[in-house]
Amino acid sequence: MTENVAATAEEREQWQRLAEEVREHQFRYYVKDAPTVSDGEFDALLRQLTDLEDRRPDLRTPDSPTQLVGGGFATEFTAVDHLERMLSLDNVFDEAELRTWISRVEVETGPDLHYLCEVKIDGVALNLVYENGRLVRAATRGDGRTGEDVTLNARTIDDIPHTLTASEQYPVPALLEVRGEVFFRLEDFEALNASLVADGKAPFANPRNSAAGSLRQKNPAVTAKRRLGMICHGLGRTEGFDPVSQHDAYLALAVWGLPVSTHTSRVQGADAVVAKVAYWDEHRHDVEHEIDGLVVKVDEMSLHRRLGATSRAPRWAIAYKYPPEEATTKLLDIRVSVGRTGRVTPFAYMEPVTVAGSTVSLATLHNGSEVKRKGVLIGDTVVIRKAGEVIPEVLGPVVDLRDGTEREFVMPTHCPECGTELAPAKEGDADIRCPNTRSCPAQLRERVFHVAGRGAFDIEVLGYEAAAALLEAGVIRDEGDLFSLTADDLMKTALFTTKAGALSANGRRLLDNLDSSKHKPLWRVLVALSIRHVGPTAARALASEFGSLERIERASVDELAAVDGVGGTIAAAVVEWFAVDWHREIVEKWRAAGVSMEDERDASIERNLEGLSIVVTGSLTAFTRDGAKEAILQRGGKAAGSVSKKTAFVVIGDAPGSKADKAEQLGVPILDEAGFVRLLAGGPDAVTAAPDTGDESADAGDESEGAQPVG
Ligand SMILES: NC(=O)c1ccc[n+]([C@@H]2O[C@H](COP(=O)([O-])OP(=O)(O)OC[C@H]3O[C@@H](n4cnc5c(N)ncnc54)[C@H](O)[C@@H]3O)[C@@H](O)[C@H]2O)c1
Ligand SMILES: [Zn+2]
Repeated sequence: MTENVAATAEEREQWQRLAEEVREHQFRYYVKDAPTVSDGEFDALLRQLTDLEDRRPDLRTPDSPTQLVGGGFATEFTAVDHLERMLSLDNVFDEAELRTWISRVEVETGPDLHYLCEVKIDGVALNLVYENGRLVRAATRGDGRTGEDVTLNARTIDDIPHTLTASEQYPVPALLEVRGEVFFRLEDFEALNASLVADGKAPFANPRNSAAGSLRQKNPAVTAKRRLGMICHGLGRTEGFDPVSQHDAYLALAVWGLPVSTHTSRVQGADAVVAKVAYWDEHRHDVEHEIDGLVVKVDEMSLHRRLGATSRAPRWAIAYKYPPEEATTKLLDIRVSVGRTGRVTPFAYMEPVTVAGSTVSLATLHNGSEVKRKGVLIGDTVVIRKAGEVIPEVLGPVVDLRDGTEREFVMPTHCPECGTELAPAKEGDADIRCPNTRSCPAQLRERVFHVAGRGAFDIEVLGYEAAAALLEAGVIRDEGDLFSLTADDLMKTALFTTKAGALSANGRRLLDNLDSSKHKPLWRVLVALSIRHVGPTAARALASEFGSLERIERASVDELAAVDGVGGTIAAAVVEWFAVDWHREIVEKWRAAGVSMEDERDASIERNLEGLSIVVTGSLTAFTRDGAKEAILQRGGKAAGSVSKKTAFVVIGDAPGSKADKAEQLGVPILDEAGFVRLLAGGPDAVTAAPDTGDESADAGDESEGAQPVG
């Protein structure tokens, strides 16, 4: 079993094919800055090759891509030898592999060592040479021995000093060869692509390629215009500088004015390393640049020498790769959807692909000009990105895979659902809309569905499917008819009817929920009406100021706009909304069906917080988050989200965040829960005057009766 068996002719051929494919991708990636597959797909290919060689070691020749630093150089640049080789890194993909690597290291070194955990910057490697503190050369990695001279380009990067600054403790060395990563921020990448497309040039597929492509420009003036960043992460040859550890080296680099990462930590033992891997996996997007993994390095330089390197990577470092967030797939079509307020949004309809653990086949493209900015064509292979819970995004096209059959997306001129001619709501709007707001089937469906949404009446059984079924069966004409639905109506839809022809359990629940929704607070009614710009926050503000829908309807734009948290845009949208006949009909139908259109103001609640802005942070025991908010609003106060000088009080519960520190800094009065209860009951005087009277903690429960916490 363990004996080495020579590769068969077939395996040899398989190896040839794989190696060729890997080399081809490396060329496209390193030399042309235009890969045609995602890193995940490339890594999988390389893994296949490694696995094959593990099984058949006779295939593992010194010129195998598994044994070499991947890269090359373009003839446009002058080739330049590195003083010391630039290596790649070996990879691990899970905890078990990482622990195996650590044990192997410790067999060699003993347990008495430190590890540096560094974020792995997803960019392009650059080698800098400083002689007596002056930058004399910058080169790409190339094949590790020879790179491309990009000195003039590197000089245009702000992060790279032209001369080093000496200090007493760290005099500038005679020779310093230092390596790092040049990168592009995601938003800068998007702006760059937009400008490339506007100039009729091919966009980059992703941020890493845009960094490589921007660094490797024939004309340094072009590089100068790109906002490249750099972070140093390693040393080559040095003279007059002999640090004892990697982290000591970083200290010196920082003193000299070279950029180093602020995210590096020094730990001991496998468990601590594993914990760092988990931490950065979760905080991957808190870093200002893209990261594709964590690099774990032995800190002690003496151990670097002891551990040595293979032909392609040091033995004292390893890259833990996080699951790729990018994948390539085919853009089958670009279609448009019509939203609740008629907005027409193009979206990408793609061949399903797995990325960041989920299958993706749709991604929004926001609007017509966004499609143009990204430069994608229908039929393109595209790079998509899905980061955590964020909705998937199309990054850009793989231009090199075009075969001429791709076609440009044309924004439709008419609504795909009702055929009405589309138009921007106002001149100059980026979005176009279907003006058939009353009866466009798409808008109707979305509006009915929205009535049941979390921020509105929160009716779980009234989902998208149910909304469509009720409209299709004709038992509601629009959302106005919802609250007068009967059992007979529901039984006209298959969805709410049992096989035996009776009302289904869900049907009964729907009637129940609709009935109890008739007594929900006014702000939910406001949200449910689908007034543009009126979400839960604005709705709460309006409801607490005016108390009834009637008063809101009668209010002028100025009166509405004067409400804290409302403003001109929302005020105008509210007035416009009520000016439409069929909108008022909806209100009338709801009113007739018994939907409550005003908040009962409890006369026992005094409006003793009028005009005061109060921030609650951390969790309270007697109030939910919403409950505390409601209690403040009922008293005329404002429940603010962030602390400023205008904040009247900050209430601090369990596990408060940074808002507590902010309050202290600004000298804003701080209350605990008992203090909050007193504030609600007696207004600001109750907490500012004689704060220590009585046995407040024991009485807190009684006093809070007046507070009427909601929820
Ligand atoms: N899509 C494609 O067609 C294609 C082709 C070739 C390679 N690739 C991708 O390129 C990568 C392989 O390239 P590689 O050989 O440069 O290896 P690598 O990117 O996996 O790791 C080595 C490199 O990491 C960089 N690095 C970033 N942060 C670092 C830090 N803190 N410390 C040390 N080094 C750090 C260094 O530049 C170093 O050279 C893989 O992700 C692979 O998927 C993709
Ligand atoms: Zn329409």
